[in-house]
Amino acid sequence: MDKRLRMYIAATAGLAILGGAMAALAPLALKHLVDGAAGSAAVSGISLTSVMVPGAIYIAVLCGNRLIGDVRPVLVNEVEQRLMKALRRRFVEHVLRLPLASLLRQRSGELQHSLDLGITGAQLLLTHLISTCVPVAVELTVMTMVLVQLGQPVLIVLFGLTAVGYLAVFAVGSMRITRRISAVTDASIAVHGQLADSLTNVETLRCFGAESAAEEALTRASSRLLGAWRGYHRVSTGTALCATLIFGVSLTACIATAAGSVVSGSLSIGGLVLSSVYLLQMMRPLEIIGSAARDLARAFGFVQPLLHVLREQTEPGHNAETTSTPGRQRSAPCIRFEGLTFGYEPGRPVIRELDLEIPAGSTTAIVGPSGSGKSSLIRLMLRLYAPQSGRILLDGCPIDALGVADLRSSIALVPQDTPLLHASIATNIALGRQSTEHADIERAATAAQLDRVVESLPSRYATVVGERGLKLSGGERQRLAIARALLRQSAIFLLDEPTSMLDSKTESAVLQAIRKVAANSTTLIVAHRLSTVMDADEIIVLDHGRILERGTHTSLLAQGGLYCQLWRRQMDGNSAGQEQ
Ligand SMILES: Nc1ncnc2c1ncn2[C@@H]1O[C@H](COP(=O)(O)OP(=O)(O)OP(=O)(O)O)[C@@H](O)[C@H]1O
Repeated sequence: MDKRLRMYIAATAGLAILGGAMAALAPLALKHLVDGAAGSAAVSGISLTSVMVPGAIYIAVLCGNRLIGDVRPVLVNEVEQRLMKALRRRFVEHVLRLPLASLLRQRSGELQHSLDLGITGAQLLLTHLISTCVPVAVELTVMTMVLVQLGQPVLIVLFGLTAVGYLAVFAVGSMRITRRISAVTDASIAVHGQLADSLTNVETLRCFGAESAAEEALTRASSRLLGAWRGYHRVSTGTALCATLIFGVSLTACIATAAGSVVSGSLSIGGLVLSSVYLLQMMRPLEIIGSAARDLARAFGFVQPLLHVLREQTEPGHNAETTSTPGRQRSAPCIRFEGLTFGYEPGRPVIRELDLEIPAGSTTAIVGPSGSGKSSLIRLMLRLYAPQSGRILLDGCPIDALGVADLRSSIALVPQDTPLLHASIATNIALGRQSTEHADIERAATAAQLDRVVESLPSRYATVVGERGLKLSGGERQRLAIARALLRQSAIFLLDEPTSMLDSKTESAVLQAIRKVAANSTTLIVAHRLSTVMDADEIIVLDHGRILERGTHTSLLAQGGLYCQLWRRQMDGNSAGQEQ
């Protein structure tokens, strides 16, 4: 928590305490005013001093309290906004470091709504704690002290009973509300998840005529939310009705007791006024505490999904152990996979006891049928997932011993899918590099054959590519991803079908550029189009997570195995395409 925030919190709490004390002291000043006026009038006409002093104090206390009421929201808002800013940052920091497996369990709309609800909840908590609970607690304490001084034990007992009755009703109500509100938050998160899912897939839904299915799913989720809110309001109104009942009974009992005391002479008229005002004034903070209890219960429910996300373990390698990292890998390392076994789900291995060594500075291609585990190997290299057994070593050092940030900064990746940030082309190319000259960005774009596309756009490198880069074609997005990787000039290149969306002319130009930049790096390239990888130093044929064949293009063709079959099929396909 920064120093200024602590200062604002202290100032806000100070004002809250002062406001509470003033609210409680105002009726006491009124009592002295009334008693002063009544006493003076009875003796020899109204004395100015006995009326003016308590009158002036009464007015000053009331005005002071109003003034505090005017200033306090400004401070509360400042505290709120600063805390929300810190909360948003903490959330994003945390979510960006969560393991992919836990992120994939929920829709992004759900995650985002957890933050929204959490912020609303935190705001409610803060507002009530600072603006309600503190001043009201002070007010009630001061009022109790004054009542004790007034020497009216029956009234004190009655006030006490009223307070206990109120608090009991609100305590039970809050517990029931907490349960209802968790149903509301679950339903609300589901609505937002469904909504975000539909909005991000507008094109698919439209193309498949599935708009009504999405609408119905949203309507179902919204109906559940409506039902959950109804449940909440039923409990909330029930609590409020019980409180009103207690209010009526207490008011009657108090006024009757105070009136009886005046008749018997044990209480002055001022005392009667004071106890009536106090009674009403005591009900008000109790009412406030009641509605605060309802809101606090709601707020606790709202912050639960956010706390749940924040409690999830981030991927290892971001925290303490990163201090011992050897730093960014500068020269091309030798990569070793040792007895690597991995599966996304228990009992369903995707990589099975894989042993592989990729010499420093060499290019190794991974080919094989769809689903054989090629991209999973790349994800393991990036530590997006952890293997169940075995390990990956860079120059003999297990990647688990490296800080995640250092490991990833040593890698230039071209992923299979290239969703881009809703930002400019230049920003997307320079992603992850703090200070990049514009000339370097242009050079990388030219090498990736993206320059002509960029030149044709009205805002050139400043063109915003739309959400997930959808304003660019698939091939353009892929070239942008290649430009980004080329700009990184890392010790390791991981290329997952980097040219699958390019025509053969652009593909060969791009591959040439990659070869040039990656000449001194260790490269792992995954490809379906075998012509892309025929020049690799070694080709690994993966099948069901195991190495089936390995060798150079020529030796694999000579073996006449799966690689040879795949190659023939592709060649036949190419010549059939050309004949057509
Ligand atoms: N996040 C995930 N959760 C569960 N299973 C997954 C996940 N990602 C991939 N898989 C499964 O793991 C297996 C291997 O996937 P992988 O992406 O490594 O295959 P691949 O060889 O790269 O396939 P392709 O050539 O089609 O890209 C597949 O059966 C796939 O369904």
